[in-house]
Formats: sequence, C-alpha cells, structure tokens
Amino acid sequence: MAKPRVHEIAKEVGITSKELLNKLNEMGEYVRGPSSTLEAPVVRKLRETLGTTDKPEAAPAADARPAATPGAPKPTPAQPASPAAAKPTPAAPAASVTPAAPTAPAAPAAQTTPATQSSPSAPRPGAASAPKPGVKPAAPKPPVRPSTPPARPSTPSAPSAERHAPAQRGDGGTPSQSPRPGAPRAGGPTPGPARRPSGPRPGNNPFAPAQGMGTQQRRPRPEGGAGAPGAAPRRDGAPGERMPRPGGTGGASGMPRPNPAMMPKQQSAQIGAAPARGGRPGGPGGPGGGRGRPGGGGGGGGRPGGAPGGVGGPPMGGFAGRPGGGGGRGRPGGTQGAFGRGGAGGRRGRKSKKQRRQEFDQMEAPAIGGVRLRKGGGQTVRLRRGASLSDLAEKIGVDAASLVQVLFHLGEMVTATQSVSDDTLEVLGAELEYNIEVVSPEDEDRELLESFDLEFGEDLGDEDDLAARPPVVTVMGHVDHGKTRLLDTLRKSNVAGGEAGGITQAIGAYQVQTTIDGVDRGITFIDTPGHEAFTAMRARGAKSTDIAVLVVAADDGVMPQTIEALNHAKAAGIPVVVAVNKIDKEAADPVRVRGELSEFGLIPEEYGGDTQFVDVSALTGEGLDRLLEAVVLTADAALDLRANPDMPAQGVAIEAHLDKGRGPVATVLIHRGTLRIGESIVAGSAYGRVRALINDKGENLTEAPPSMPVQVLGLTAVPGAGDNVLVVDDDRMARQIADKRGSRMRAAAQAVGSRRKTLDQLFEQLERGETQELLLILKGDGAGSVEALEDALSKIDVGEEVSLRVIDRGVGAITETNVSLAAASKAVIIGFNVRPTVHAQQMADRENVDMRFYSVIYSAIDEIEAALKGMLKPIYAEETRGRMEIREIFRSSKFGNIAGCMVLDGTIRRNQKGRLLRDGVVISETSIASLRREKDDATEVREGFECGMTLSNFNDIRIGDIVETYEMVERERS
Ligand SMILES: Nc1nc2c(ncn2[C@@H]2O[C@H](COP(=O)(O)OP(=O)(O)OP(=O)(O)O)[C@@H](O)[C@H]2O)c(=O)[nH]1
Repeated sequence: MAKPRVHEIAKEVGITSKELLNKLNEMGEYVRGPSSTLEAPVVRKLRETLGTTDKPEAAPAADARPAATPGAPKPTPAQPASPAAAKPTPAAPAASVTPAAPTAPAAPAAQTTPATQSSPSAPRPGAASAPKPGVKPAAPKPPVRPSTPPARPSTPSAPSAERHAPAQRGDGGTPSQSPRPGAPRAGGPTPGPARRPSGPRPGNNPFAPAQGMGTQQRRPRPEGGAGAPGAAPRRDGAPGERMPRPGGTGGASGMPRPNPAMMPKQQSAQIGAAPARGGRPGGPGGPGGGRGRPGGGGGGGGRPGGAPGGVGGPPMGGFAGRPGGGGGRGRPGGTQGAFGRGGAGGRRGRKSKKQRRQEFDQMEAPAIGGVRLRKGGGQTVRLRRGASLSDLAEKIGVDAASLVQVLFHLGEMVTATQSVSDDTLEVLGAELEYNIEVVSPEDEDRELLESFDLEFGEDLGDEDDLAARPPVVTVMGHVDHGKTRLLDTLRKSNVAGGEAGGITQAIGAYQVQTTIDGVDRGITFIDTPGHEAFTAMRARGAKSTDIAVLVVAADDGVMPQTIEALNHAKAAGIPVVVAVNKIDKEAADPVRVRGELSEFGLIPEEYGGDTQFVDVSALTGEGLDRLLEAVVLTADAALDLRANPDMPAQGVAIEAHLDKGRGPVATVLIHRGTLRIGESIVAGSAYGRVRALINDKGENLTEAPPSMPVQVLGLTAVPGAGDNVLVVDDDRMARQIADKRGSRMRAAAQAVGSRRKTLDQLFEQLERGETQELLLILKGDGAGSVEALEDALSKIDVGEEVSLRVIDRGVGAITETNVSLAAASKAVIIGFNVRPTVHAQQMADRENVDMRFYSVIYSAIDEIEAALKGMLKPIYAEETRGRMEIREIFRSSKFGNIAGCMVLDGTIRRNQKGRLLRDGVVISETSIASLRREKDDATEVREGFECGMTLSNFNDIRIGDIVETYEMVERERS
C-alpha cells in the first residue's frame, strides 16, 4: 500500500497540514512538507499520539463542539480550556466579556457533574468557551495545539455540557473514554482500525472482544432473547446486532423485532464495515459510555438506529453494562459497548476470571484526570533514563494516551513518545502506585556490558597482577592563569600557538618524564581548558584523573573558576597540588594565594596542612621540577596507582575528532590493560579495530600501556569526550555494543533536548500570544568543542518568550543530511571550525538554509544570543499624537453624529487610534473613522485648526468631550 502523505493524514484527522507537521516536529520526526510521505512506524506513532487528539470523524465533531461552546470565536479544540482550567477563571465573568459565549452549558455541567468530578472543574467548560479578555481566541500556536486538545474534553471536568449532545461528537476517541487498561484495542481511541484496508475484518475476528460482528457470530442469540430486558443492553458494541436492537429493545412497544435476515443488503454491508467505526469508544449511543461520557464516539455515525441512543448514557452504563438500560434510555442503537468496553457487557456471562479481576482492579483504580488506571500496588518498573510515556505504558500494560492525560492533569504536557524526566516519571509512578526505577546511563551500560560478559572499571586478576602506573594529572584553573603555558613549557612544545582566539578548545593529553630520587617517573597530564564554557569537559577530565594541579596566577589570586575547578577536584575526590604561577611577575603575591586558598580548605604543608603549594613560572620554567616532584610525592603518599597491564585494555576517550585524511581520531587514556594494534574496540557508540596508535609526540606505537594517552585510529565513528573505551572479543561484539549504546544515547539526547512546558507556562505563553523557538544544528571539529558549545548555548537566557533547542549535533563537515534536516525543520546550522561540503553548500543555497561559521566560541555565543533577542517580539509603546475637543455636534442620518472639533495639540490623522475622554474618564476606545476640513476629506489636521470627524463604532459624543489619538511605536529592548 502507498505510504500516506502528510496532507492526507491531516485531512483525515481534521487538522491542517501545518499543524500536523508541527506535531511531527514535536515528536522529533522531521518531515519536509505536506506532500511528504510518512513511513509506517511514523504513522503509527503519530496515530498513537493523535489518539488523544484524534478525530477521524472530525468534520462533524468539530462542528458539534459548539454544543458546549457555541459562539466561541474559533473552536480551538480544547487547549484554551486547559490553561483556563488551570486558572480559576469562573465561567460567569468570562461570559460577561463575550456575551455570545454560552455559559449556559457550563452551568448544567456543574450541576450534573458527579460528585467526584466536582467544583474545581465545573467552570472549565465555560472558561473554555469564553475567551478571556485580552486573550486572542486563536492565539494558541499550532505546535502546542495538537498536544493539548485530547486531554481537556475528556477530563471529568467537562462532561455534562457535552453529554447533552453526544451524538454530535465524533471524537469519541478522547482519551478519557477509551484508554482503560484492558480495554479491547478495537474500542480504543486510535482511529487505526477504522482506516485499515482490512476494516471489516475485525468483525470477523473471533479474538477481538470489542468487535461486535465476532461476538454475534460466536453467540447467535435466540430469537426472543433480545427482548429480554437486561440481556439486550449488554450486547454492546456488537454492530451486527445494532440493527436488530432497536426492534429488540423496542419490543416493549410491540414493534416486530427485526432480524438480520430482514435487513436490506446495504445495511448488512454497513454492518460489515461497522466494527471499524462502531468499535470506537462511546458510540453515539453513548450509554456504554460508562461515566456518562459525552461524545461517545463515532460508532453509529451513519448507522441507522445509532443516533437515538445518543441522549446521554446512564452514568455507569457502559462500565457495568447496566441491565435493562437499553430500551428505556434510548438505547435502540445498541451501542452499549462504546467507551472502550467494546461490547464487554454483552459477554458478561462469559467473562473469564482474569477479566473480572481486571474489572475489579479498575474499579479500584484511581481516577486521575478522568482516566481510570489500574493501581500498581507498589510494583517496581525499571525504565531507562529518558524513557517516554509509551515506554512506561508498555511496561505497565496501559494505553500511552491515558498516561498523557494523567500527566496533563498533573500539570505537565508531554506527548506519548517524548522523553520525560526522571522527576516526571517518579511523580507519575507515585500517582499510579508504581515504584519507578530510573536506570542511570552508567547502570544501563553496566548491564549492557554484563550481557556480553564484560565488566568495565575493574582490574582482572589479583594483587600480583598489578603493576605501578604513572599518575594522571589534570591541570585546572582560571582563564589565562597559565595552564597551557605550563604544559607547554613542561613538554617543550607549543600548543597555545595554533589555537583560535588563544583559548584551549579541546582536551589534549601528554606524558612527561621526571627523575625522582634517581628513578625515572612518568606523569600523564591532561590539559583542561579553563573557560566556563568548557565546564562539562572539565568535569569529565577531573573524573578520569588521579591528581589535580590547580594553577593560580600569583598576580591575580583566586578567581571564580579557580574555585569551580577546586570543586570539581573535590567532587572527584582527588588530591590537589597548587601551582602558584607567574611568580616572575612584579605583582606576584604567592603568600596571598596561599591565604586565599586556605579559606577554601586547601592548607599549605608549610602551614601544617596537607596540600603542596609550589611557586612556579610557566614563562621561565622556574619551579617546574619541584612541581613534578610534588605531583609524584602526592601520588605516592595518597594513592595506590597500580593497574593490571595484562588484560584487555580499558580507558576513556578524552577527545575525539574527525580528521580529513585519517577518519575518526580519538585520544584515549588507557586506565588498565594494554591496547594493541588490531584489537577490536568499542568507544561509546563508536567501534572499530585499532589501525594505528600514536603518542603525544606523534610517534607510532604498537601498544599503549596503562596511563598512556594515545590517539587511536580505526574507529567507524567519532566517540564522545568521556566515553569509555574497551577492547572486546571481536568486531561483531563491538558493533552490537556500539549500536545499543547509540540508540540509548539518542533517546537520552532527546530527553535533554526537549524542554517541557508546564500547564502554567503554557497558559502564560498563550496569553502572550505565541512562543518562538530557535532550532540549531551544531557541527564542530571535535566532540569536546561541540559539547562545550552546546553547553554554553544552553545557558543563554533571554527570557521565556524565545527558546533555543539543539536538534542535532555532530563532528565533521556539514553534510547534505544536516542541510536537509535544517531545511525541513527551519533550523540554523552552526559550524564550529568546520565547513560544509560542496554539495551541502549548494543545497543550503538552494534551500535557503542559514549556516553560520565560527572558530571562537564566544563569537558563536554572542551572535546566537543576539539572534535570540532579535526573535523577541518587539515592545510597543503608546505615543500620543494629538488631542481635539468636540465643540459642535451635527446629526446626520447617513453618518450618525459628526463632531465639529478644534485640534488642541499635535496632529490628528484619519484612521488613527484614539480614545474619547469625558471629564478625564475614558468613555470609549475608538479610532478616527473620517476626517474633514471644511467640506473636503482630510488625511490630517494640525493643532489650532477646526475639523469635522466621526468615530468608529461610537456615536454617543457630547460637546466638551476630548478625543486623544495615539500610535503604537516599536521600542528597542534593553
Ligand atoms: N609572566 C608570565 N606570564 C605567563 C606565565 N604563564 C602564562 N603566562 C601568560 O599568561 C597568558 C595566559 O596563559 P595561558 O597558558 O594561555 O593560560 P590558560 O590558563 O591556559 O588560558 P586558557 O587556555 O584561556 O584557559 C599568556 O599570555 C601566557 O604567556 C608566567 O608564568 N609568567
């Protein structure tokens, strides 16, 4: 079958293609345009998400909604209701603002709402229908719209208004009605079955309890059975019986009971097709709608006999399959099976023990936001970090749409497939009485490796297998305090020279040798950049090292990043050696540095503490030997630095980048074992076979022992900074581990990237109008720099109105894939020390994709911040343009009251906005409809001149009134 296109699905569900595209965007699916085709899994996911918003029979349904909100300027399905509901805006005041808004339905709603759906929700229908003053009725932006509608109408708060017109509602798939645990799928909200080409098939499926045809086939009722009260109504959802039903229930009125044989052929055909529609929750008969749910689905939409049942179902009808409810309550439609119970009532006598147990559980279940879900009873559910509601739903065997709704009720809006935070999962779990255990990435990785019989982080063998290894040292400190210079001098090479902007932008690692007491000792240094933007990298750097050298410029003293660096070291639990640098400078005051650091718990040895302070000059080299000695002595005193060199190597990727000629290059610090050429390795989500090993001096090695930093070539992709690296048995295992990690990381990235909106925030945004979001795709020359850039960008804050989201990131040149994603999602591509390929450039020109290139991180941050500010909606301020006094009034049958005025000051222009003041009180906000000088039309009249004018929509002028005109002028934001 041909893949469906966006516009087709949009039409099908009754929303615009743009809205659907936004929806897809929200779901993380980037689709180019309305005529793009969608893959089956995406369609499924979409339908699942739209299951809450879905309106397969939407055309009539949308129209039906005014039953609750007639006169509402634009039936923006339900989301305005939700924010409104969040705010205790009573229906009455709202109605007074917009008299057309029918508060009437709201009132009965309050009266008829069952006690459990009590007062707080009562005003909602009214609030929903009557726009708040100042709130543009159509304000909600498409991106937020689709995610909200499902929840509102289905919450118990707004049942009654709709209850009166259930037959009109086509969107019976509102989540509250259908997503019961255990509810048969066919009765569920998803429109899927209805649209499958095999539509009629469900009716023939003996295993589909909700499908009436099947029920009918399996249980042909005895002829007189239908007339028996109590039995009849339970034949819910058996579409095959819906036709006979009216007669059957109508048996009371003496009508002959039709039987299938009496049905015209066409009807039979309809019935055959019915299950797809009829199985929908809450058919128009609605009675099955359990809690009297309105809008019982579209089941009987075009089905004879279906509609009559629509007049409000008995409150518990569908759930309990109330006997005898059929005929008397207008159930001839025989749609009792609606509400997702899908005819269960009809099979009541045949319910299995399990079914009854489930039903009992559901009765016991808490109703949150109108959704009844089975309690977890403290059951533990393990979920990976960044899991979605769909994942949770799958684990606990409920419909994801109901979880969406529950969460909505709890004040958070997420889609079913969106990743949610640990906190959210926890809250949801508590609400449903599940003990949700979020598995950390570390635990998850450990479990993954265990499944391959691998263990990361431990030396194999026993004490005898351990051999001494060099300490790994991280150099940290404030910007410009001399870290790079220090390392540079130590290894006599010039790293700082080639750095753009003079800032170290990637972690490099080097090994230096020193002689202590006549013994050669190696020390591995990791150069950690010093700017705040690199905090994330530094945190990782600190974790993979044994000792921190804290560089403090003696002329500058302790600075904020000195403390930050110190905190990282403390958090990593590693000892610190302080290098008091720049002692060659005149302003150097090493004693002050000691004093300042003492306040932060670093007491110099000479003052009785246990921290070594060494005065050095990275410029002259003075004191560097003593510094190396201090490092080695500290290591010997405080640490047991041994590792097993004879095991498969394990380590950490400190830095990685894509090299034009050599492919992915990762700098790996070996923790234990020895890495050799030809071995299969996995590094984060990258894998490969070691093709070459290169040390910090550019020499090729055949193997790398513990504590050795080494560049590894041969990986298939660029790993992330901080990813663990380990040797595995073969390439296949490496690939499997890498693949699993890759998919896990993508899910986690989605969780971080998506910013959830609470109901309150949404409301505020709706009030303001629309929200703006700048989407970015980051490409850089190294994993570290991309990470650092993203970290820095995430800290840009220009208020809530605009936000920034990184939708993709990666290492290497900007490719056509990047450009096509940017084009589809209207994102800007940021290239950090990278450029686009020729084809990508051409494509970007063609598609008008904005690409920006930077080599200094601050420029990128500044420019993006400016761009964000530029997206802020301009501030408008009112500026008075003129004032005039009404001195005469001329009555005209054609124009109404014409004012003869004198312009007191400024200039009055036609069409200008204005207000009429009487005794200093604003009587009307209006505008100048017409303006005349003498007998001629005038566009403006200046101070000191007389004119004639009329006002828009205001006729009640009096002599002495003042008309003041003004214009809204755009103001610069500060
Ligand atoms: N006089 C003097 N200048 C020094 C010394 N050490 C570093 N500098 C100078 O201080 C400036 C900053 O040094 P870097 O090594 O780039 O400092 P950094 O801490 O690595 O800076 P970032 O990479 O930006 O975090 C350079 O101009 C160095 O030449 C020193 O011991 N004495």
